[in-house]
Amino acid sequence: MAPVPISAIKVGHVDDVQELRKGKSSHIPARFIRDTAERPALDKAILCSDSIPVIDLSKLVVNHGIDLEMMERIEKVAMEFFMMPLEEKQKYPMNPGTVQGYGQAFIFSEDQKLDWCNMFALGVIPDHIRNPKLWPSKPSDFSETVETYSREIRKLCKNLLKYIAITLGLKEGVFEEMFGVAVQAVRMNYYPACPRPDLVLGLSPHSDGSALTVLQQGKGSSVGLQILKDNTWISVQPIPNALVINVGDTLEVLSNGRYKSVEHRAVTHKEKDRLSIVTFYAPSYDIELGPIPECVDEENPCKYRTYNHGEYSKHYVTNKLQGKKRLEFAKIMN
Ligand SMILES: O=C(O)CCC(=O)C(=O)O
Ligand SMILES: [Fe+2]
Repeated sequence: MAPVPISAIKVGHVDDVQELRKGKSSHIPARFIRDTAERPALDKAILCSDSIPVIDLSKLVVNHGIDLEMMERIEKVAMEFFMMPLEEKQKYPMNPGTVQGYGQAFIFSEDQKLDWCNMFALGVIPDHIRNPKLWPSKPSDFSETVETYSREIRKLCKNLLKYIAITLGLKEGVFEEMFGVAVQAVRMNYYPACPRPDLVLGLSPHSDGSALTVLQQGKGSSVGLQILKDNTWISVQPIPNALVINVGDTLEVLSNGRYKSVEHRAVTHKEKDRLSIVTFYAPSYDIELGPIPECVDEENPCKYRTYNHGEYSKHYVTNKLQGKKRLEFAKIMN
């Protein structure tokens, strides 16, 4: 059967969660209420900082560049963006398959449950993925701050990938050489407080399509990010001034499963709003990728096929968030 063209998909009515929050009503529209099995069971979630390794980057990476002032600045401009009336050009729910803009992404049907989240997503590097029309002029230092922050996060990702290459027994520059002009995008997720956090999800379970994801949470942020470990959702306790770094599907494939992309989701809070600023770092769209030969041997047979990264990215953004299901695109099924 031919695939349904994206433009023909009807997403139905999408309430703006910030508007719902402003209304102060305790009523949650039905499209946000998860089926029982998908509800976050907040009383059962384990808050465990022990199971998440903490790395002092100043010891690992010389001149990593991210300083506290920079982190506070990006948080401030992102927060201001969500608090300010949006410019007319930005006011639309993202269409299916759209990865940039303001609203909810990843909606592909009228009956799909919605996330309690407003996103603002921008392509940053390379130039051809930028849509300057979407870059807001308010707050006035928005663009400059995103540029500076992105430059620093890029250095950090490059450095981390060097260390990861070494742990895999590869030459440190292998990823940088392979990635070409790496794609970098930033997404700001704003989760307004929700009167019934037990019924909704801030962001549906998923793994990221990137090689690496770098997440910053607002200062004094409540718990929101949860990772799935041994079939249990674990809340990631925010650590002041720390970035959360996770492996995406691309690194899982390249390392033939030695690094694993983590399944994660976000939950909401009854009283507190939460902001996360997320950078996705991935290879150029035109590269062909598959497990690096050194990561494949008799004991670790090849688990993923070779494919074009642009095609995977397209597959990623044209399917709903559903755990690690999208990685099946690359898996060699026995
Ligand atoms: O807000 C969070 O903690 C999670 C965000 C996330 O997973 C994403 O944007 O891909
Ligand atoms: Fe994510």
